[in-house]
Amino acid sequence: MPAEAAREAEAARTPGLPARLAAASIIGDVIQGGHRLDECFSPQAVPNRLAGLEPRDVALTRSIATVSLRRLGVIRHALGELLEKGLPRQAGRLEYTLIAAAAQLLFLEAADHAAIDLAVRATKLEPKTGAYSGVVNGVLRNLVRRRDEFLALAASGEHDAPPWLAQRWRKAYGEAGAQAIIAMHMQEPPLDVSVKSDPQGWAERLDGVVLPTGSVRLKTRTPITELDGYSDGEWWVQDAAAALPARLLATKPDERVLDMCAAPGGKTAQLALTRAHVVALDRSAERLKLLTANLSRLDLHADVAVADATGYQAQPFDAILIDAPCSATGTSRRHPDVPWTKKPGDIETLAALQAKMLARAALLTKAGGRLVYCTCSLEPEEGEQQIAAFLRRNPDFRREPVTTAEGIPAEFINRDGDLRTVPSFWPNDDARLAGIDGFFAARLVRQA
Ligand SMILES: C[S@@+](CC[C@H](N)C(=O)[O-])C[C@H]1O[C@@H](n2cnc3c(N)ncnc32)[C@H](O)[C@@H]1O
Repeated sequence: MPAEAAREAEAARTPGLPARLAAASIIGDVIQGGHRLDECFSPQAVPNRLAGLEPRDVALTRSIATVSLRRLGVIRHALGELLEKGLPRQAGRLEYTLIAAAAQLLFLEAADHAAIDLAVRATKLEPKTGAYSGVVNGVLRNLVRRRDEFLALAASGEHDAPPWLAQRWRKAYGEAGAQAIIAMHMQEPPLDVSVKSDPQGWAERLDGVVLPTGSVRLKTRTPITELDGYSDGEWWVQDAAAALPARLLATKPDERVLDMCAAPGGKTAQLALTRAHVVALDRSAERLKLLTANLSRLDLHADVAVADATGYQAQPFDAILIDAPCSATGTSRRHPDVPWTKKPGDIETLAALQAKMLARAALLTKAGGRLVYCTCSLEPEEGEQQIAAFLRRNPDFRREPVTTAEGIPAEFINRDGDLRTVPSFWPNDDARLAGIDGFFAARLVRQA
């Protein structure tokens, strides 16, 4: 039997090992390969690390990979202290195997001996790491000995965000504000859904609560496809903050509306529900397939267009939504890979693309028409500063401030009258009900 096949056979024979191997590989795909964590769990993922895994092992893989990335700062710090000579070069997945094992030993309810033994076996299975099984064993045993110390460090929050991002958030939100945001990123977020109608009824049926903005927040962790109303298209998953920008457009039946960055379609669904004629535009044909499937489940309609928004041409629209591609730092609770995979230069590049989209949208907005620009970013360059620059460049546009009369909580409205949420809003003793994604949205109107 060739060596690789023999390794696979051994892995398959050892309970728990396939999940540990998959988790280490996915952590590597994210940290080194720059893949998005949620995409690693998609059936279309390349490489697919989950092929042949039992559903139970997929769930365990997800839990190990998610906690590893959520807690990456303190885990790396602990491993740095324990690896006296640092990580050996050319050691393949060694770092990711150690990260996955450390996540289990510090933050998951895995038995110590199982987590250590499986990490050692995983190390031995791979030719590049085989020589380091003794190191792995020693490091992880020492981690268990010093666990209280590392858990105290984790509780202090000191390593919970990459320093460059923590520094940015301190500048934008102050010391206490940044700390509160980072602390919220350590919590698993609740699942919010937008309902077509009857939020109270759906909250009761789905064991949730109706939030002040009308979204329903679920307490359950049951897979969504198994929940009442999913297959009937009565609701869709959408964070409570993500549900606000489309509302600010207040679209009406028969208006022509452009959703400029539409896929996978959460906001398109909201716009379509108002019976406006919606053009759902996105550069990604793949992601638009998801949008089409989502709208079909919800029995809603939009015209789909695959195009680059920055050069899109059409007759002017009554209303335009730009849910621009962004650093997504406001979604770090849901996507704990975001802080560790973004780089400072990404924000600059994305801000330039957002400015181009705004410029194109300005040309496509009718006189008297509305334009809502939003991002799920905490970075002022992708929000407040972007809009300030747009208004300077486009004197024919003015801001129409967001108001509490529209059902937007006062704490969500900044001094300029724009929407600004941060994850630490809506604190709750019950972690299953706390927080909201970080979002920015501004509503602009073109002079008639
Ligand atoms: C934040 S996501 C949109 C989420 C969507 N509005 C929703 O609510 O489900 C940003 C989208 O912008 C798309 N995108 C990125 N660059 C683009 C471009 N130049 N033109 C059009 N779409 C683009 C991406 O493919 C992605 O689907």
